[in-house]
Amino acid sequence: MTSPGTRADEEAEDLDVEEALALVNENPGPPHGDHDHAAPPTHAEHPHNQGQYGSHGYRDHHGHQDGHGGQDGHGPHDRHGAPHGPSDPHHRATPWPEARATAEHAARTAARAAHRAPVSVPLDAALGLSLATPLTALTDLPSFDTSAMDGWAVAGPGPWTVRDKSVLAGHAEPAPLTDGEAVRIATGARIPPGATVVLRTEHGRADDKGRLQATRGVVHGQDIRPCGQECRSGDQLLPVGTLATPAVLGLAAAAGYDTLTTVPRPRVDVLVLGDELLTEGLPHDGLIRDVLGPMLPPWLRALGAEIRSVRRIGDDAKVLHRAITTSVADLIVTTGGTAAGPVDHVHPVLRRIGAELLVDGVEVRPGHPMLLARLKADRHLVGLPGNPLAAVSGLLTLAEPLLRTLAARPAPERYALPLRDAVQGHPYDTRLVPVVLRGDGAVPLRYHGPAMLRGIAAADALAVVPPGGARPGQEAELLDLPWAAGGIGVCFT
Ligand SMILES: Nc1nc2c(c(=O)[nH]1)N[C@H]1C(S)=C(S)[C@@H](COP(=O)(O)OP(=O)(O)OC[C@H]3O[C@@H](n4cnc5c(N)ncnc54)[C@H](O)[C@@H]3O)O[C@H]1N2
Ligand code: MOO
Repeated sequence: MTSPGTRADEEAEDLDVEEALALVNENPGPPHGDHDHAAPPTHAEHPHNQGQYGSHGYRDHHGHQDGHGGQDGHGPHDRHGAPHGPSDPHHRATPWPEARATAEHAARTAARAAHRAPVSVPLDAALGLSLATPLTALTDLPSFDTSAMDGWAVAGPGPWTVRDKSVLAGHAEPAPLTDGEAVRIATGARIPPGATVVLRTEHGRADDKGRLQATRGVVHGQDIRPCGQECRSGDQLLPVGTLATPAVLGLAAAAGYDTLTTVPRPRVDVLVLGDELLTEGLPHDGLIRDVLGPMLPPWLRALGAEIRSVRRIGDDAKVLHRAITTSVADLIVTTGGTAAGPVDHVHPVLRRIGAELLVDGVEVRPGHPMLLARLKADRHLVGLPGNPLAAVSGLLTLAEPLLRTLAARPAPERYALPLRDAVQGHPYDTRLVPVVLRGDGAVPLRYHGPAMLRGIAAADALAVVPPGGARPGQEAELLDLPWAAGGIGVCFT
């Protein structure tokens, strides 16, 4: 999470950021008429709190009442007004926590089936990979008694006669000292045999006979880092599964490593569906910019993936079929085409190739048509809905646990913070709502409609809002975004 202390530039940023935050209660809706999920009513206005369903009832992304009002009699087995898959309008979507667990479990099974061997990579290529073997010290650290300060290495009690030659870092073993002798020494240099103390430059002066005197008391061993203070050769420094952060790379170098043995990144092919997508310029004639092509690859990489390819393949079932059946990636991520429209080809193609749908719709808003399919024992497909924030929801619900597990990354520590404002809930589904972290709380953002990225682009995390919503001050679980401090931002390389 982002702590207030990490935002040194916060004050300078404040105006712009606050503007972008577009906090949830300040404005009833976005300016351009798309009111999908935006500006939910406050807690007091929440239908559940009123004991009746008023004009603020939850609307789905099409602006339809979604049936939670009780007026349509939708029971738990038929609670989404629209079908998730074209084949079975009454099948049950998977609860959100279960969907994440299913993705993690699928990856564990796939990892066992795939037997991908660990890879040895140079340190500068290891950032973001998980250690496949423990990091064991190949040397003592420090590997010799070292001066911690610039000053004099002295032997025995003063005053001391100072030798002419200095001892510098990076040089061979210096000549031994005998009691009453001193030699100039640099930080990081080897301590001469016989030296008992390092006297800092600022704590010594020459007396009238030209001898070195201490200007304050000295303690035996002071400012000497003894060999092996940090570790002994053979000590385990880090366990298997540690994420190679910049600090880990530094420690590995200190401990004598040139390469690290790591779990290979799971390989991902991205297939962007949709005939309406432009790759440059302004929207025109019903065509819009492809936002998932630019957004997903770096995000997936931050989640541990190696992106093998990104293809825009339009709404063509044949091309989709071929792209899926010829891929050798561990994971295919498709975008769009998950719902029930005439050109939503993902379900029909998966059916045709006999894929096993592990998750077919999730009880989460946005993103409920997301899916997870097993193509082969060690190959999966995550179908992200085309609406951009719905795609993010699918990314964090299905792709994140899957990739994390395949990449053998540790699960992020779960945490919750109080929400500063009320968040209207869906009656049955979990909601994922972009928030910024401020002080000890999370501030929900506006512009969180399924087709909008304005909220998430200003966010630090997604708050997991349980069915029924959250009161101001109520704690909500937070899913960090990879670029938030404390996340896995180290992997944007
Ligand atoms: N009859 C039903 N219609 C819809 C349902 C449903 O259950 N029944 N679910 C709705 C929900 S919720 C979502 S989310 C979307 C999911 O749609 P698809 O995954 O089939 O995606 P598309 O129809 O291809 O696109 C939806 C929307 O997103 C835009 N889009 C797609 N790809 C991109 C991209 N790469 N960059 C920017 N925008 C993209 C696309 O133009 C559409 O506007 O379905 C609802 N409908
Ligand atoms: O509500 Mo959808 O699941 O537009 O994202």
